[in-house]
Order: sequence, then structure tokens, then C-alpha cells
Amino acid sequence: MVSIRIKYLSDKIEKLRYIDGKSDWIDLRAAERVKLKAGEFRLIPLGIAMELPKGYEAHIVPRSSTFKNFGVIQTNHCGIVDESYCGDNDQWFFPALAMRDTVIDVNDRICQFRIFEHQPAISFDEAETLGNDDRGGIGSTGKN
Ligand SMILES: O=c1ccn([C@H]2C[C@H](O)[C@@H](COP(=O)(O)OP(=O)(O)OP(=O)(O)O)O2)c(=O)[nH]1
Repeated sequence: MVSIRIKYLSDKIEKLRYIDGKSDWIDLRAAERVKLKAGEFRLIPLGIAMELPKGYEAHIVPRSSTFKNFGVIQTNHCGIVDESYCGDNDQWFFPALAMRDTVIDVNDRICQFRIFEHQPAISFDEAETLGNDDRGGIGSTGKN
């Protein structure tokens, strides 16, 4: 079990819940009522700031039902929360683009996150040739 220090920046949202055995991913809630016109963009506050465990980052993605329920897409497709994003005012947000006129209410579950261990440190070693066979272009393995 890993514990995460969390600061709630809103008393209008329910506390985060990790549901053991259901899914690793933890739902996040809108901390504000947001009304968007089709084509409008907004950073929706999620009402939380966290100190992630050392060596971890968090990934935020939409819930599968987010588009069906709210008509918004996440503009960065997957949000990365760095370990250094850990101050009291480092509120997590969901960058939303409305594809239709829509209203997201306070406490609506609009996205989900889980933590991942950082990748190892990387150095880039430049080479004239990689010395491997080419795999072929994208889609070269066909459709079936
Ligand atoms: O969907 C997201 C993406 C990012 N963040 C927060 C956590 C992250 O650590 C910080 C900065 O994100 P990122 O590094 O991806 O943004 P940037 O555009 O590179 O800005 P910066 O100059 O702040 O690094 O914003 C979120 O709350 N939600």
C-alpha cells in the first residue's frame, strides 16, 4: 500500500476513493460548475493538490463515458502530473474542449488518474547506423 498526501481545495467535491479490486484508476471530479459552448476550451479545476510518492508521476485521462456524458475531449489526451507539482496551490486540472454546448456540474466525475513509476534516467548515444533491419512503414503489417 502506498499513501499519497492530498490537499482538497474545495469542500464541494467528494473525497477521492481507491476502490480495491475494481480498477487501478481513481476518478476525479470537477470542482466548479462549468458551462461551455461548442468549440470553447476551459481548464476545469479538479479541486485537489497532491504530493505524489517519491519516484512516481500521475497520468490523467478521460473516463470512457466522459465524451458521451459531457461532450468534451481532453486536449492533451493524457495529462502528466510531475512529482514536482506538489505545492498547496498546484491544483490538478482537466483541459476540456467542448464539442457541443454542455454543462459540467460540481462533483461530476470527468476523468481518472493512476500513478506510474518514472522511467530510468536516459542518455542519447548518437549513431551513424543503428545496424538493425527496417520494420517497414506504419501499417506495413496490414489490416487483418
Ligand atoms: O492534464 C493536466 C496536465 C498537467 N497538469 C499539471 C501537472 C503538471 O505537472 C503541470 C505542468 O504540466 P506539463 O509539464 O505537461 O505542462 P507544460 O505545458 O509543459 O507547462 P510547464 O511549463 O508548467 O511544465 O500541470 C494537470 O493538472 N493536468
